[in-house]
Amino acid sequence: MFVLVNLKTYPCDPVAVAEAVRDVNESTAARVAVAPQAAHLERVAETGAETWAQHVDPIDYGSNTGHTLAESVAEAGAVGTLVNHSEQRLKLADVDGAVRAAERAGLETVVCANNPAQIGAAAALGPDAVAVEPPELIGTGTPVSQADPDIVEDAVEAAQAVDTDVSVLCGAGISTGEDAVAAGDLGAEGVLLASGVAKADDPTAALEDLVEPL
Ligand SMILES: O=C(CO)COP(=O)(O)O
Repeated sequence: MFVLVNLKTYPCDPVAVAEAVRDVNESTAARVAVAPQAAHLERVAETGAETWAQHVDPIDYGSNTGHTLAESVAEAGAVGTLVNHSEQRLKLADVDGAVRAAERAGLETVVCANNPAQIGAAAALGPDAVAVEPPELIGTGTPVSQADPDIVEDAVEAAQAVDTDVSVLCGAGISTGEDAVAAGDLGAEGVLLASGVAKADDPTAALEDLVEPL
């Protein structure tokens, strides 16, 4: 199972969390990665943790002030990127452009979506994975895999109807190993989570608990 820890703009120490991600990754069969803010990518990647960007823009080299170029993210050490997170929503054409930019830079892609219908649209754009995250559960500590299992199963069905190669992650409120196991039982191949680790007093302990049954 893929466990991707999104640090958003939480006031945690990104290097300390990355070191925990790196160490826990070595002790589990799960694949554990971390997505820090763009400004922290290089320092995080230097820890040896698998590092993802939270966003790239649908642009190429050139006159794009304030944008995030996929090649720069890759050069900083990221191996993948989220696209269209619920907190960084894009128009469909820009989701497509961002996935193409990420591919151009050799980045793996996870396109986020709010519901199964959007998951179908996201899967049609050919990312490596899609992630269903109901916005109303994000940051609540109420796990999507237990509070709204139908949305996960329907997302898996919607993605597979479009492209059987696209894997499906789920996220929102995931913080324990039990939540992650429940996600796997519903057909998800991974989980996307943030506050359960980024806001934990002891991120290493939180991560160890999360991967323990995986
Ligand atoms: O948005 C999320 C991950 O990208 C989920 O956030 P929480 O794990 O804090 O609910």
